Amino acid sequence: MSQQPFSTLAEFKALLEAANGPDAAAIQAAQERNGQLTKPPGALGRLEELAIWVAGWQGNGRPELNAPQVVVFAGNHGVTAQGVSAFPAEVTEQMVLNFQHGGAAINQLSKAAGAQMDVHALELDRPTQDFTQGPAMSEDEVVSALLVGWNAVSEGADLLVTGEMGIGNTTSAAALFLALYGGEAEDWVGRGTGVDDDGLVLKARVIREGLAANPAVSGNGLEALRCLGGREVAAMAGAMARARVLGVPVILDGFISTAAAACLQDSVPGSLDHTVAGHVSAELAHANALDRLGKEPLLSLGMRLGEGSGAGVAINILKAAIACHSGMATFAEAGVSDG
Ligand SMILES: O=C(O)c1ccc[n+]([C@@H]2O[C@H](COP(=O)([O-])O)[C@@H](O)[C@H]2O)c1
Ligand SMILES: Cc1cc2nc[nH]c2cc1C
Repeated sequence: MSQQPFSTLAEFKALLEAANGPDAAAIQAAQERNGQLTKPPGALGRLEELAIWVAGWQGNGRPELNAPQVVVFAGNHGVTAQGVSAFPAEVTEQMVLNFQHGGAAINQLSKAAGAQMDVHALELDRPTQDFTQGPAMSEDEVVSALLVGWNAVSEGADLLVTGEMGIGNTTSAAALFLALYGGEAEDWVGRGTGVDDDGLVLKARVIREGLAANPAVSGNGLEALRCLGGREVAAMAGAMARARVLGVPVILDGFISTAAAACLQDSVPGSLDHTVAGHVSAELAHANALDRLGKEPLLSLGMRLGEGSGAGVAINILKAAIACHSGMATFAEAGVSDG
């Protein structure tokens, strides 16, 4: 028997469909505890709701956050041949070396948040196909990338951040949003690493051509992921799905991370219930994409780096929420009169 948990997109989808929801008893216990803590009701605002949400996914009414994991996936994109990025494709591999040597922003942010950080480079010497000419990946290729993500999640992790590095991937993400949510190509393109106004016009044309060359993608999340995504985008989706099956909460990062998530939600509604949006990126269409997913970002810092960086900062917010929820005294314990 094969050791692989899935070998087709249909099998992957079935695993996601079979995943359990949060633990109702843990949510109730956390709500009750929250009501007894030494503060006026609701005074910790969204931190209260975040701690209760983590309690549900961890199945623990007094949740802990001791082992956050950041996983960064890297992939190369055939569509860079169209001139859609301000940087050359070799930067993907160069940045992987930088991640491995500890020199990137996400290394510092992971360290600051006390998170384990892992990097997975996916066949950088074999970019995906240019999606203006046909599907970016075969089914075997997208399944291999989903498996890299699935297997990257540590069994001991109690929180997951999925990040990415891939020159050209804001064009891939914009194409995915156009396929899933429609509208005009111009609604979904942004400056990425810094293209000028002509670059924006080019990116819109390229994603229109991508949809024309891949007519089966509209409203089909996993087929869109195969035809318009990249290996790192699929790996993020695989890791998010694995976290869902393990009951590990996930912080979404920026534009590309959200595109990976949107493919899962489109394929299996409810499959992002274990995720929270870490931040809203300065990439123009990210706010709109989060709106579509009904996700209110925790932070808005003007960041547009990727790598998992916005979500990496947001780990500290979840830590704060859980420190209060699980560490505070109750009114009875502290001898404080309640209202
Ligand atoms: O996460 C974001 O919102 C984000 C916004 C703009 C750019 N990026 C990063 O920039 C790279 C893609 O930009 P581009 O211009 O090559 O498509 C890729 O490595 C992403 O991590 C990331
Ligand atoms: C230098 C550089 C670092 C990055 N990190 C994520 N995307 C990136 C794109 C560039 C160009």
